[in-house]
Amino acid sequence: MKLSPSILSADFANLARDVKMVEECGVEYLHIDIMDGQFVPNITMGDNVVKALRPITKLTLDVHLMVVNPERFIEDYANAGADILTIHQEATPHLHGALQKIRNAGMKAGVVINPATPVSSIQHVLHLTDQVLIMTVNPGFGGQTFLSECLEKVTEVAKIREEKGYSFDIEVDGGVDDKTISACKKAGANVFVAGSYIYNAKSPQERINALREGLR
Ligand SMILES: O=C(CO)[C@@H](O)[C@H](O)COP(=O)(O)O
Ligand SMILES: [Co+2]
Repeated sequence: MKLSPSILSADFANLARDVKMVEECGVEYLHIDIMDGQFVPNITMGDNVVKALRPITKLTLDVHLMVVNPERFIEDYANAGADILTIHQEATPHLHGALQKIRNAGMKAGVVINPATPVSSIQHVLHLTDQVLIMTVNPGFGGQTFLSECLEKVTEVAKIREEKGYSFDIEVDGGVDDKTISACKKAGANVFVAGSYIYNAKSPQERINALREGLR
């Protein structure tokens, strides 16, 4: 089970401090939300931030690319030091080739689907995938309400993984907190993104402990 705090809710003026803080709290991944103002109605950061964070943390950099035609940027994120690069099925007509390109660039390849997108839309690329991300909110912003109806897709993709003998991780992203995390685990997820729940708190350590408790 892996926790992946999303720096979208961190203090951007003290980003290095906020990254080191969650690392010291014992999380496994760091989730970096890249938004282009086109695929989603918000602009956040780019590969320059990944490059700046790479030397200051040993955490696995889990980059969630919410950009149109993500294949344009694969080399940039590899050069910046991303470990996992996750791209949206909805953002490219060349999903298969893009996932191959991510692996060839030396990163783990992730594929992500929005709440309205069915698991069947990624069935032909699962063999090329190291991580499947099921969005549990509509992408674009932190702090939204968890959409429990998305969990049936977690179960569906976990079943396919078992039937086909694949070994990809299953990540959930959006509205994850101490209450929703157990249902995510029960559905079959093993990587949990949490942004506002961790960072918008007086004690992120207590929130991380509460998430771990929810996973027991
Ligand atoms: O990708 C996204 C939003 O598009 C997420 O990674 C959010 O940053 C998660 O934030 P919370 O829902 O945990 O506040
Ligand atoms: Co995300």
